[in-house]
Amino acid sequence: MSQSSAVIFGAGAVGRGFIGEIFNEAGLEVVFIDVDQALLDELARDGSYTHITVDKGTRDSKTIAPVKAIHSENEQAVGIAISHAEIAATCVGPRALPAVCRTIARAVRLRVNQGRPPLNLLLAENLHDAPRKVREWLKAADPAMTDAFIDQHLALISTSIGRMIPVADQSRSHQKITTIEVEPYRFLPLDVTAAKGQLVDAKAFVIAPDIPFEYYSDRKLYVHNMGHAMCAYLGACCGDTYIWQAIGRIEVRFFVRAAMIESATAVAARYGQPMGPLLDHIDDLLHRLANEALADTVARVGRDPRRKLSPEDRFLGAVQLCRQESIPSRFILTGLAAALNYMEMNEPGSSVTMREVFYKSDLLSEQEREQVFAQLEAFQGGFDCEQQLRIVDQPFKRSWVA
Ligand SMILES: NC(=O)C1=CN([C@@H]2O[C@H](COP(=O)(O)OP(=O)(O)OC[C@H]3O[C@@H](n4cnc5c(N)ncnc54)[C@H](O)[C@@H]3O)[C@@H](O)[C@H]2O)C=CC1
Ligand SMILES: O=P(O)(O)OC[C@H]1O[C@](O)(CO)[C@@H](O)[C@@H]1O
Repeated sequence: MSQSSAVIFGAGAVGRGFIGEIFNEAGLEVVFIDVDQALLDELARDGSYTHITVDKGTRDSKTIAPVKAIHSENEQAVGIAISHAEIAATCVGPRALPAVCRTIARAVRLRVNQGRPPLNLLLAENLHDAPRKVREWLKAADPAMTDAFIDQHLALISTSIGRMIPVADQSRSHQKITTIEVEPYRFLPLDVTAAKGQLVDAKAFVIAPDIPFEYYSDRKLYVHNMGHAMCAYLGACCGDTYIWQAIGRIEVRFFVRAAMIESATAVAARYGQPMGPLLDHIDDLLHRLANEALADTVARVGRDPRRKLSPEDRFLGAVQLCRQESIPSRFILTGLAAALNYMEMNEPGSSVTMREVFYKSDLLSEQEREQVFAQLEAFQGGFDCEQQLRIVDQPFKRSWVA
């Protein structure tokens, strides 16, 4: 009997570095669908790739096999692969996802014509509300993809990808292009309530049907992503290139940890979860950020500060959640000020527009605005921890402080 298989759209960092490993461990043949011909050729030629877990002083290498590779435009081959798959996943990035939905729509129709059971499709993307968006793109791609058809034949499953897999730097270019280096963290929370039929049994899956999945997605965005970005912005202010350098500074670590705790307290309150596991998660994250072997850069983690400062993203979203749960967010606001400072460092004058946004909107209260602008001014001279702390410590009168 031939081996059961799994299909992965996107053979990039998350595809090879995380989801491919998870499916391989579950005993499945991994079929990658991608558009990068050079990558596909090498995967197809070898029928495998090298997966290296890097940590301080250790490199744990293994071969992921068997592996197949198909070009996204090879409609027939994609259809056959999807028809046979036990499970599938997307990890292509939000920009490529609408195009991938067209491919998925055609392939799923073929699967249905062959009388196969519903397909569990993991959405391994950094994309808020991914199942709803994917559903809309599927419907737009193919008139046969009605809500009823999707409900019957497809399970669109949210995941929260915590593993960090930075793009390999040029100094490692002697490696094959299929080789991937990852950090040891290996948990994949997923929204099991959306699954249909028997879900593949994989060690890395975190299945907690009693905890709303939003707990994990909020933890990712407001604790992990917020703290990560703050670390990048404070590091940039200190002239650091790498995240491990930034988090290695005691003053950066102190501020990042404090901001993560504010977010975590709000997440715990929102979902009625205990703080203990969240504090452990934070300390584990801080340890992971110090992983020098990953060579993750301040520039990668801090990229696109304007997007990161949008109302529902990691900073303002966290501030809003804190407000809703009556939790202070003074350290998160320090991260926000550091983000504005980063914008200003790279694009002088750009923080002025953001100031106007804050004045015209109710995204920040008057006191919050005062704190942020005072901190932004203080950042002009570099990251002076004591000065920043003095601003954070200003008497801060909130409605719930008696
Ligand atoms: N790299 C990381 O540390 C993390 C990434 N993520 C998220 O995971 C998702 C994937 O990110 P990465 O793997 O880092 O990106 P990546 O750029 O390394 O990989 C994306 C892959 O998708 C392929 N692709 C593009 N268009 C396609 C199409 N039409 N059909 C098939 N394949 C196509 C690309 O050729 C590429 O190989 C994104 O949503 C990202 O935000 C989430 C957490 C961690
Ligand atoms: O990909 P973005 O939104 O620019 O932010 C970088 C974030 O992405 C990740 O690489 C993956 O979630 C995080 O490690 C990091 O916080």
